[in-house]
Amino acid sequence: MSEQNRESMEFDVVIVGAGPAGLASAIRLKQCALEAGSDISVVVVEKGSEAGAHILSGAVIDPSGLDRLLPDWREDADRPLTTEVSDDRFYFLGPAGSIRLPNMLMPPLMNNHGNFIGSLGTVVRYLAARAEALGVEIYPGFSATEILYDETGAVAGIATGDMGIGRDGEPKADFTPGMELRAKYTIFSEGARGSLTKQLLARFDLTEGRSPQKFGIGIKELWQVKPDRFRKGLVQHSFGWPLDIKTGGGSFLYHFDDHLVTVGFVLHLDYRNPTLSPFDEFQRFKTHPAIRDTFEGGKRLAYGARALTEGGWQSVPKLAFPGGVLTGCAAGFMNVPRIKGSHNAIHSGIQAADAIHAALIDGRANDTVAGYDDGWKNSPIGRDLKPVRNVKPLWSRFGTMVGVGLGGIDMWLQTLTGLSPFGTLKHKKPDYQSLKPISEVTPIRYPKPDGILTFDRLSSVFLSNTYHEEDQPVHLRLADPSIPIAKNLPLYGEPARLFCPAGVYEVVRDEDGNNPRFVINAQNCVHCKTCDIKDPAQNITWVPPEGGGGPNYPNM
Ligand SMILES: Cc1cc2nc3c(=O)[nH]c(=O)nc-3n(C[C@H](O)[C@H](O)[C@H](O)COP(=O)(O)OP(=O)(O)OC[C@H]3O[C@@H](n4cnc5c(N)ncnc54)[C@H](O)[C@@H]3O)c2cc1C
Ligand code: SF4
Repeated sequence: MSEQNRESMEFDVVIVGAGPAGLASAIRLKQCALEAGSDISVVVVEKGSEAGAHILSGAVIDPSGLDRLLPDWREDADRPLTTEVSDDRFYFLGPAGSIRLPNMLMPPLMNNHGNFIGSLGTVVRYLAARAEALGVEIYPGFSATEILYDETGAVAGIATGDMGIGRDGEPKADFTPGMELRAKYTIFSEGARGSLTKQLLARFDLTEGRSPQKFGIGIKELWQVKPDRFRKGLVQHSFGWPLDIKTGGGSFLYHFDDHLVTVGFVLHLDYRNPTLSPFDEFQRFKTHPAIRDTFEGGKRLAYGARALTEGGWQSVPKLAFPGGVLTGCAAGFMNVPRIKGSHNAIHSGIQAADAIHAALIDGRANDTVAGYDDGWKNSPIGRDLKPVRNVKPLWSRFGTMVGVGLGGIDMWLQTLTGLSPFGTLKHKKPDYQSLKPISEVTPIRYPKPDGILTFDRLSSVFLSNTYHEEDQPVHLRLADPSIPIAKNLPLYGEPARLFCPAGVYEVVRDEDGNNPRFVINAQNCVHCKTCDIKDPAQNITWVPPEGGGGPNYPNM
């Protein structure tokens, strides 16, 4: 469709993504306008079918962001978080046993008391309702697919994707063109590995002088467990088995609300063995003797996966550029050892909104809001991320046993003295460069799922309620369609088959085992973004499919 045929609308601020970061900005802008007696038009576009549909997190939530944004939330009858952490445990798992680390060994910043266990999807739905009550317009079911630039090269808004294009690229009978949402300022709050954010990082060279961003994949299930297995308020983390000591990652298990248990596994995407499958490591983790009892007689309710940023302090890009800013996990504000980012997402949403409101009051538009960019290091976000900045590099350099120990000592030293003997360690290389050729590794074999405690990918994706209109262009774009079979298969065994947690990628062959072909089952995609990050040839680009497609998580 030609750009001239698109409808265009003007706003003061357009926000891409109704996650905690985007909604915090929307709420804060309206609060600022109310205080100043002005009016600001704010619109949020969200690719999920509703706010919260694509949100997947742990979640143990540090309430500092919510307290700052909505000081009254704890008194609200509809408050989205009700289970306070009452017991906080950390384990090292071996193949047959476990060792509990004494809480007194843990640096104070790792303490979870005062935090809440819940669903970030539920928090986001609550924030969306509060935003709408303040007059924010939220457009769910609309993917932002294109960045609009003005004649000076500044960001001038976004365009939503066309609807009703067939797989062959031709308009169908129900074709509806996308819309241009033009703005004085555009806030990009797409979460980890945002598709438009990726373009902005390159166009404005926002990562210059920073360490490469690091990522993990988090895979999660929600279970309802038997009353005698339920310990409301229990938070349990582990590292070690089933991963070897050179592969980074760990588990989380949270008991909350009405006999609900969240169980999940985060695997650092700098793993080396191309035969590793994050999905199967997670399934295997649940069979550990210290873990499996929790789920006996229970029912698995939901499944999903999402990438998270792990680069932290030294990977945060430049946040502001002409006409726009990055917030939340699009900016990489995740605290990896705490496995928490939602509080910083809200803090950054607030700080971006304050800077943009000041610019609007000054009558400015489409310029660089510098206050936000300079401010984060001396804000709650910087104070949260700085003391943990060496944990991930130490883990990557020294492996689980030594790296986790050194990371703990470093966090203690920084708590007590504010200094680190390591200074600020850099991340060495992007995650897609870490795979070894398949000829140099011992292939990992995984047990078959039992369908009771452990499952296969397809029955799992079913529980994510994922739906995509099938007759649309494939949203996993291959720059060179020959690479999966010609290069990735002989060199790595085509690792996309294994790192995708939704069974999107397959290598199929004729009955005699010859003629391998790469198949993309795009309709299964849960929008985790792992393929865009980990493909060793950087040949796969995730682009937003038709708005409203993807998972429909009720409370993840
Ligand atoms: C497995 C896992 C466990 C975690 N555990 C915790 C925890 O216990 N505690 C904690 O605090 N944090 C945790 N986190 C991190 C936390 O979830 C993130 O820090 C937080 O979600 C970041 O918020 P955000 O608003 O930046 O991005 P997101 O929450 O990712 O939200 C982004 C939103 O933007 C939408 N979007 C993206 N691109 C587009 C587009 N182009 N057009 C339209 N819409 C778009 C998405 O659909 C989504 O709704 C965890 C993360 C994972 C993956
Ligand atoms: S296709 Fe890519 S983004 Fe979609 S679920 Fe698989 S790895 Fe995640």
